[in-house]
Amino acid sequence: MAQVGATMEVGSDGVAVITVCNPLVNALAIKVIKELKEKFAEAMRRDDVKALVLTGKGGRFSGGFDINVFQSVHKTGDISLMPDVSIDLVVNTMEDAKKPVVAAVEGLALGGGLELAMACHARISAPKAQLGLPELALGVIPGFGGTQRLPRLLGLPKAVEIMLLSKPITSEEGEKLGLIDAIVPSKDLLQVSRKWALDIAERRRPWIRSLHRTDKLGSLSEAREILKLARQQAKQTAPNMPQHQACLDVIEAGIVHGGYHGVLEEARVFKQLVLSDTSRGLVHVFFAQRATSKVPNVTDIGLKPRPVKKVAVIGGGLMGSGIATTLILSNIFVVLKEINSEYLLKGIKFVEANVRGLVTRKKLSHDKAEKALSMLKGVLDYSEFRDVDMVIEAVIENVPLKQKIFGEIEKACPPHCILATNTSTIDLNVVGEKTRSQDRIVGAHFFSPAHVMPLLEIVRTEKSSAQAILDLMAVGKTIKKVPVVVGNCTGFAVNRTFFPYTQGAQLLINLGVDVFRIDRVISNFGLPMGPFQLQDLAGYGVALAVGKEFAGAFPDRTFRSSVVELLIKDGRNGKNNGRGYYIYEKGSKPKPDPSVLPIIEEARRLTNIMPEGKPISVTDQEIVEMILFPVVNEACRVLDEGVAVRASDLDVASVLGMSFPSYRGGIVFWADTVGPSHIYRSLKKWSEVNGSFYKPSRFLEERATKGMPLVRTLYHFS
Ligand SMILES: C[C@H](O)CC(=O)SCCNC(=O)CCNC(=O)[C@H](O)C(C)(C)COP(=O)(O)OP(=O)(O)OC[C@H]1O[C@@H](n2cnc3c(N)ncnc32)[C@H](O)[C@@H]1OP(=O)(O)O
Repeated sequence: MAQVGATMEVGSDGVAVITVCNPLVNALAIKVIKELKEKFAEAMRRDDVKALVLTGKGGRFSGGFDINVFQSVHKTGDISLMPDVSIDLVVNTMEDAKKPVVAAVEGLALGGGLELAMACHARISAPKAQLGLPELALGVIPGFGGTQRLPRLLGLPKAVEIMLLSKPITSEEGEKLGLIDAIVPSKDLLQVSRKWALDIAERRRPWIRSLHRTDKLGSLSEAREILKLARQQAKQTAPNMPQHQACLDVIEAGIVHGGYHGVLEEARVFKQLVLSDTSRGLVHVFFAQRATSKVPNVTDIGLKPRPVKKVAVIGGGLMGSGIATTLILSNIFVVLKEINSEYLLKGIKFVEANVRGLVTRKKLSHDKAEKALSMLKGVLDYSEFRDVDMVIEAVIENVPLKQKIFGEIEKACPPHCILATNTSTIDLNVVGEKTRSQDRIVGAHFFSPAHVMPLLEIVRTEKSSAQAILDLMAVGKTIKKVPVVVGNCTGFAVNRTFFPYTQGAQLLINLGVDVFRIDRVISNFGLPMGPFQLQDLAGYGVALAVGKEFAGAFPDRTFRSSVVELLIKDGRNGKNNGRGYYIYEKGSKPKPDPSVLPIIEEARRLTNIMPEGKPISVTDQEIVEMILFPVVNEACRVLDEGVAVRASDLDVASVLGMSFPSYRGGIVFWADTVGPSHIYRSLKKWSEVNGSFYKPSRFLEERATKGMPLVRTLYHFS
């Protein structure tokens, strides 16, 4: 185990090189910070030290303050666990030191890491280092002076953008903007930095304290205008989170009253935000996401992923073409198979449109787009399948069709080839029933649009081999998805957990609640759109097919409503044909369609569940609860049956697959915030009036009655 802390070496040139050591990313743990203070104090005392260089071990400067400390604060509520860094170490010991300090940056300098670098008197970087202040993504603001020094080093507009979007820049951009003084090859980094530090000590280069600079701040009125605009944007993009507005307020305080005042104000606000629910939720998601890469009996048994270079995708519809897009963008050769040339051409056009769309949105260069498209080949038969490493079937949700395809690919592909299905609902044992390849049949469930949504739900059956799962996890990482491994059942973890989401919303409209109010309330809660707009987007064909699977698997808790059939009868197919609950016109936002209301009235007449024929009266909070508590209830069943490895996997899956607000920590974490016993009592009350759709699960009842949380449970596949 490598040593965690800080080391110092003094060279014969009189330069002390202080190195942060904490694998894997040199996080600034409490011990590291303590040792940094000691080393700096020693270097300042020693007569043989003329100048200092600060760097990180193993090619990475620092990934920032140790996020584990936030978690300890969240668990204990003890804010005194946060060390005093921004004044004691950063201002007094480093920036105001009597000897110059140069940061030698490599790999990454994020959060507190970049903040230490900005307190140095110059920054030299290796090429392609990532520089950023991503603290807002953890529900806090930069806390080691970053809100003050970044605007002073590279101007307000860019600094605000970097902080508000939590998006890093490269060292090359940093050099252009003035954050980095020079870029040098990695091998020369230390040598150039030492020389630079001595040059400052001997006054051959300027000795610059970032906090004292004002030249890039512009006038007060200009600054206020930029901050006003940023506040308006943050209101739109981060409506339920406090840290964005707080960050802008702290920046302004420093501009109005001076950098040192800004640092003090930053420290005060930072401490408040660490304790916020938003920070608790986001920090939970950070660690939960990293935990997904540890899968019992897969990643801990000494297996190595096999290379996957060529993949066949069957079906060029919306999902198949999205999957093909995401693979070719990561340099994986794809054969896209369709049943006739008309469909094949359509599929290829979809892929081209996906790739060119990224170029238009400036997310991909023209050259990279052409390179990606050259990795795609359309086919109409299985001859190209003889040397593929993986097949991903993405045809319509039709059991006999999938069974036929798996029978065929079992024969057409080499024995090592992984046979994956993108089904969102159908039991994998049913899909592979007619084959003898159960050990290599897995689920690769992408979320639409597959080239955009970050989640890859990997489904394993009792027979899937650990090697096949590991290979698919590796492919998931290569294509920049977050793979979450789950067990096999109807709907798997994500769609199964969320099937009561649409159903709960349908039940509410049948009880007389306004459809557009439901969507508004759910959007205000933090989902990007409400359940009805989501249904418009997914299309009603999917809703019916998936609804049928769930009704078959879980008849006791399926709410049957004829709304979707009535919408189809009325010629509506959601966004696909521009008419659903909303009207869709090119270039404008979806508009609620009042002409859908008589259709809903008709459905209400048919279900006839309004008490005494009158609409129920509910608050906005009750709407949220009546839709999301059944989701929590199903999540409990998923956990109880061991479909998810750990509760926090469901949190990650809900955030990345269903866009559940990350600042609420994911569905299970949120449920624990609300309280399992409140959820249990509410479901019990509603089930007495409205039937078994709301019936609390055994797991929830047990947790609620024992006063236990739902999260923090590690499960193993049976
Ligand atoms: C006061 C200050 O202003 C406050 C702060 O500095 S808050 C921290 C700001 N920094 C960040 O938000 C960066 C967070 N980290 C990341 O984004 C990514 O880990 C990274 C880009 C640095 C590296 O990504 P990648 O190479 O894919 O590795 P990744 O798997 O994410 O991380 C490797 C390990 O380091 C850990 N780690 C990464 N950053 C960490 C941090 N700042 N603190 C503690 N642990 C950290 C991860 O949890 C993971 O641990 P594990 O192996 O036990 O699961």
